[in-house]
Amino acid sequence: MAFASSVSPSYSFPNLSSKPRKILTAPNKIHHFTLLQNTPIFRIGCDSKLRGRNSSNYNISASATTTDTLINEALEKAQLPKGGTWSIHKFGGTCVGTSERIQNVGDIVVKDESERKLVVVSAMSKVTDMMYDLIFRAQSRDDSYIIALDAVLEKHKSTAIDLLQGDDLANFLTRLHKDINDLKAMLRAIYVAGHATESFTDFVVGHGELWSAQLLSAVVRKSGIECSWMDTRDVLVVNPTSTNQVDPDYLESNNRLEKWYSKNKSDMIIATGFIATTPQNIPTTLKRDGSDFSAAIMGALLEAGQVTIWTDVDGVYSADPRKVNEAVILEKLSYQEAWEMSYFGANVLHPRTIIPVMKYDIPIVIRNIFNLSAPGTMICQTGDFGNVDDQPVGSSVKGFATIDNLALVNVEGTGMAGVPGTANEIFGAVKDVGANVIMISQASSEHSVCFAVPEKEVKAVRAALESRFRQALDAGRISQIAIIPNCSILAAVGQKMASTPGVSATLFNALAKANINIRAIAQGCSEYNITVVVKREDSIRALRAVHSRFYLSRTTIAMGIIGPGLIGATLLDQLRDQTAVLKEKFNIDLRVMGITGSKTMLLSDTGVDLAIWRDDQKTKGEKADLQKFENHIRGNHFIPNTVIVDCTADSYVASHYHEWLRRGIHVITPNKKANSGPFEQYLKLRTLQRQSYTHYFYEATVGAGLPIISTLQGLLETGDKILRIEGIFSGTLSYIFNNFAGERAFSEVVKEAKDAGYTEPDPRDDLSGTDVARKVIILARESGLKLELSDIPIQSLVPEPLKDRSPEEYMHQLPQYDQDWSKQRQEAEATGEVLRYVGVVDVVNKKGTVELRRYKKEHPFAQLSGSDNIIAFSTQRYEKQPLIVRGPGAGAEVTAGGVFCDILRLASYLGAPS
Ligand SMILES: NC(=O)C1=CN([C@@H]2O[C@H](COP(=O)(O)OP(=O)(O)OC[C@H]3O[C@@H](n4cnc5c(N)ncnc54)[C@H](OP(=O)(O)O)[C@@H]3O)[C@@H](O)[C@H]2O)C=CC1
Ligand SMILES: N[C@@H](CC=O)C(=O)O
Ligand code: NA
Repeated sequence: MAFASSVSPSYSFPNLSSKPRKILTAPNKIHHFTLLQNTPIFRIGCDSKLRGRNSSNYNISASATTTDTLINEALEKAQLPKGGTWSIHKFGGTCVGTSERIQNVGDIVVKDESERKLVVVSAMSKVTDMMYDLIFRAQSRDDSYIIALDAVLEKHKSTAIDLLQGDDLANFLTRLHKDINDLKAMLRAIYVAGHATESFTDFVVGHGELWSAQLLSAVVRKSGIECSWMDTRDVLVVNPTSTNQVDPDYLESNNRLEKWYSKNKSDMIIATGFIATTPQNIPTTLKRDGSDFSAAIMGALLEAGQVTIWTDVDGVYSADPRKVNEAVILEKLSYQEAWEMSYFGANVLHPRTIIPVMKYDIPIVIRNIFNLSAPGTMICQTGDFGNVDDQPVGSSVKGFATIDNLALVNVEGTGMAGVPGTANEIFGAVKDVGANVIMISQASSEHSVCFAVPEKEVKAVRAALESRFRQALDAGRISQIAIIPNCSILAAVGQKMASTPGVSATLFNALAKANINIRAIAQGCSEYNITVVVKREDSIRALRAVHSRFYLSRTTIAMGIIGPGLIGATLLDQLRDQTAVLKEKFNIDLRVMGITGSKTMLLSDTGVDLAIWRDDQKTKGEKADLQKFENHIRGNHFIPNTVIVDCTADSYVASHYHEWLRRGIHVITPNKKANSGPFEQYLKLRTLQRQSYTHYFYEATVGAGLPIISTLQGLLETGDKILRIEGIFSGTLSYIFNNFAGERAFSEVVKEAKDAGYTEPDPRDDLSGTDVARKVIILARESGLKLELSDIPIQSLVPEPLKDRSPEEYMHQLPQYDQDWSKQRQEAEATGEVLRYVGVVDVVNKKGTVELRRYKKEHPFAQLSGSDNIIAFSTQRYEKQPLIVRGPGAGAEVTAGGVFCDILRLASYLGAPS
């Protein structure tokens, strides 16, 4: 008989278990059908023993007289194919917002090569709001609902006129006018009653989807493809839940789908999103974002191969792209990850959308209708992710999200430990005021429970807790109910976190390095989520810090350069030439976010273009403002690590280091003012540096790019004892005395040193010996001496009358003193000696000296050339033969290079590979 052969065993029947069920047939002897409850067996046969017995077990039973009808029904039902041949698409309101967009959607679905397609559409954008507004106006007895209804009519009429012609247009308009008339009558009833029931409201608002589905199906038919449209109220049956949501009744929906399909057989179905029906056939909706849910349910009912949710973003981002510029689109997410991300407000599906498809392992793909080249994000089982063990720790976290405007409530007291029911009491009180607990944390000591609630609910929560625990508070069993306002939650989500050691360490490390304090921690037992509570003001920075740690190069550093003078500008040029290499080879990503001088500054949100910063400073520069500059470098971009590089010689700029370090900004400088300024301030700075995760590097303050500070620190840190540091610390004075050999006048050689960029901005800082004294102080303090600059006797080479002149006048009048200098030089030469300006740190006797001395021509100090510095460390280990560092100790390139080295040292402290 035809029945047996026409029913393919691959078809499944009204039952939601995932595998196709086998069909048992008994050809020629069909007397009744039995669907055994709770068994996946659809029995067709004449088993007389079953007839009339246990009828409550049978969903379908029939006598022989109705056999023909039932056979026909069964045949029709069996013809609803299920499985991977179905592709489900869902288009939201913006996707069908205009006639062009509806046409575009039509083109997309026609092009989909799947064997069978079911397309779920939302109402045209804004239409659902317009429909709710109609209800609002009508029940407020506002006559304007009639005009508003006309606008709804007009919108759909003009869209239809744009898209359709002939009979298609006429049919659509006839239905539209009829619907509008019905709505008019219904709204009139609402107007008179001054009230709309929920089902009336649902009936009215659902029209947007009815019209868009009809429009789209007519558009698809225009292209010659057979297409049915489905009013999903005929199919989707849902039950309301106590939480104002709805639960699909899959069994009944499946029955109705089979029935619907038997009358509308088609491989292309356009279905309404959002709307459904109750078991009593009362129109209802799937609530906000319900169209996604519709698509997922239809996907499950058809056991589809894929559900594609079309939207206006490229997919699911690793973090909110409005907060993290460098957020990336995630290629794949597991169902659980999507779940976690959506809870934290990421632009993912509502968790309920995932439930139906998860059951059948149906992937959901989120795609951008406005960017078809973007592959989108696929949400599927983790099994499809490849070998997780091959992937680095960094890939174990998929995304990050924050929730702001929270308060932490901390209930604390010794009387809580080991007392069953305390948590129940606490959360019972919270529930009584209707507050939503977003995170809970309790350490096993049980002395405190801490939880986060929305800030706006915390007042009520506190009052409820104080009242509930009045007695315990009075008795001291609970010591306090503390509220910490202005908090945010930061969550890291990733399924592989569960099996990857080191993820939380990396996360906490990133936060520590960005100087962000964690106030509370919680981790879901699934380990898919680590949640931390941070200060509200740190929320975005924390998000950027962790995101960049897992997604960007390990060491992306935002830099602010102060003082684009000789050294600063040279540094910027070196950075320009080297950043690409650093990024490529060492994964170090350096971005200059701002440059400021004393008058103008240049700020950028994404990074200054170092090829044209000089021009940009002129054309786009603004008035310099150090506070604004700091705020910009620290806060206005997506990079968590920040460093300010001070290339000035300014004490005022240096006075900010402490505050910058305190705020988590690393400081790098060739400026000697901070380390040679008042000892108290120096100590404060160094103490803070040692206590925090922020770094302060100043290698170029002594010997420019030569490794002086780092050598000294290395000796000290490895336990050597410094006895004496002696040397030529001034590049300028070295150059001058190396070149003042009788051919040129002293003033000429000073000018050469200045022109070569060896001198301080004011050359008298060098000639007066102050610059050398500062270096001596820096090294002395580094060696543990508590010296002030004023403790060092300095032999100045600046003639007394020129001390208070301007730098220009000084240079101008210097030739007057050339004779005196020639005399001094000749006197030295006569005894086979040369003049050298030296500095000494006498650690043993706790003093420093700075003076002009004579050295025999054979002495190493007499062998220098150019701007060479030479520094001899006499230590316990290097007692007989001092450790000597020698080389050019001034000049733009070497000094900028020294500063650059400090920047790379910072990068390596932040985790850059060596
Ligand atoms: N030259 C060398 O060989 C070495 C130099 N150094 C140190 O490097 C530093 C820079 O020297 P150099 O480049 O020669 O000096 P320059 O005079 O060439 O540059 C100084 C820069 O600092 C800026 N500046 C000054 N005051 C302020 C302020 N209050 N706020 C913002 N910017 C300010 C100036 O900007 P504007 O023009 O707008 O006023 C200028 O851009 C000095 O501390 C020096 O000791 C260290 C080792 C070696
Ligand atoms: N002016 C200084 C520059 C380095 O600190 C010098 O001459 O050494
Ligand atoms: Na140095």
